[in-house]
Amino acid sequence: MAVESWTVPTPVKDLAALVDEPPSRFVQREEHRPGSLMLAADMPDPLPIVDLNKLSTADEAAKLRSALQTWGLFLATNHGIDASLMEDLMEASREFFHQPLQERQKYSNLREGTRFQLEGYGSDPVVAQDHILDWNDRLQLKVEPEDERSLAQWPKYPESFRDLLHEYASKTKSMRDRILRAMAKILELDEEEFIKQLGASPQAYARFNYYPPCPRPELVLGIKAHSDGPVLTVLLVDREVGGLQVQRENTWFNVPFVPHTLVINLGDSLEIMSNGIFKSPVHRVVTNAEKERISLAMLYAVERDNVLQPAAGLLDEKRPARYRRITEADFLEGVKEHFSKGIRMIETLKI
Ligand SMILES: O=C(O)CCC(=O)C(=O)O
Ligand SMILES: [Fe+2]
Repeated sequence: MAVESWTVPTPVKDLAALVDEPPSRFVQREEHRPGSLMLAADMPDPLPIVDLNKLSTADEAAKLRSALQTWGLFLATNHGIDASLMEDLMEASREFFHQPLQERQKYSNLREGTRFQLEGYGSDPVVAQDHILDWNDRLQLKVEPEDERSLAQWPKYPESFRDLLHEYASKTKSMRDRILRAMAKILELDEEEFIKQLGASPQAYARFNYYPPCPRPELVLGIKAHSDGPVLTVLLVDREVGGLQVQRENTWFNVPFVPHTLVINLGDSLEIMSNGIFKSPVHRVVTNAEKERISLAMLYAVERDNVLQPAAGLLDEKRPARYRRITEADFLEGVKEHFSKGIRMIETLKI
C-alpha cells in the first residue's frame, strides 16, 4: 500500500553536498546519537565466521547455533559466490549512485510526486512532521518471485547492473536455502521445515544502501536502530568503510568487515518461526565525515499470504508459543508503520 509523504525529500547525497550541518530533521535525540564513534566496543569474542561448506559437521553446526542464539548474526565464508561478482556488483551500484540526480530520479520511489512505494530509488517517506530521517538513500528492487520483477525499475546504467544483480540474486537464494536447512537441523526439525514455511512463492528484495559522508556524524544515524522484519538478510558490506553496529545487552558493537565474507542477519520472522530460540538482532549504521559507504541487503521473506508462527515441532505443554500468529501481509504493514517510530513490530506479538 502506498504511504502519503509529507514532503518530497531530496536524496541525502544531494543535500549533503549543500550543507555544513545536517538539517534538524536528521538530528537524532540525544539518547539515540552514536556518541563518540570510538565508544562503540569491538566484539568481546570474535563474531563467528561460519564455513558454509562445513555446515554438516558438528563443529560448524555448534558455531552456527551459538551465533544464532547470541548475536543473531554471523559472517559466512565459502558461500560459493565469486569475489569478482561481489566486487563488480558493488562497483555497478556505486556507479548508479554517482549519476546526476536527474538520472537517479528516473527510478524514484515516489509516484505522482508524493506517494511512496517500496520499490525504487530515494529516501524513506516522511510520514510525520517529527519523524527523524536516516542519513542514507536507497535503491530497493523486488527480486523474488522472479516473475514479479518490475524490470522498468531496474537501472539501465551501468549496463552490467541487471545481469550482475540477476546472477548474484540466484546465488544468494540458494544460500538462503542452505542456511535455512542448517537452522532447522540444529533445532532437530525436519530439514525442510523453514523452507516449507516460506511458501510456494516467497518474496525477496534487494536493498542497495548509500551513505554519503556526513559533516557531523555524531548527530545522525545512517539507519536508525531496527531489526529486519523478514526471515533472513544476506548483507554485502562495503569492503573499506565500516559503520554497521549490533546491539547486545545495551552495548553497541562494531561488526567487523572482512572482504568477501557475507554478513548473515537473522530476521524477526525467523525469530518467530524458531519460537524465540534464535534472536533477530537490533542493529544500526553510523556514518563518518570522510567516506561514503555502500551496502547491499538481500532480504528474504515468506510468501505474502502465509501465516508467521512458531514451528509446531518446537511447541509442547512446557514450551508454549511465545508469539501471536500473524499473516505476512499484516506483519509487513506493521513493520513499516512501527519503523519510523523506532518500535520493533515483533515486540507487539510477544505473548
Ligand atoms: O548498511 C548496512 O550495513 C546495514 C543495512 C541494514 O541494516 C538494512 O538495510 O536493513
Ligand atoms: Fe537491517
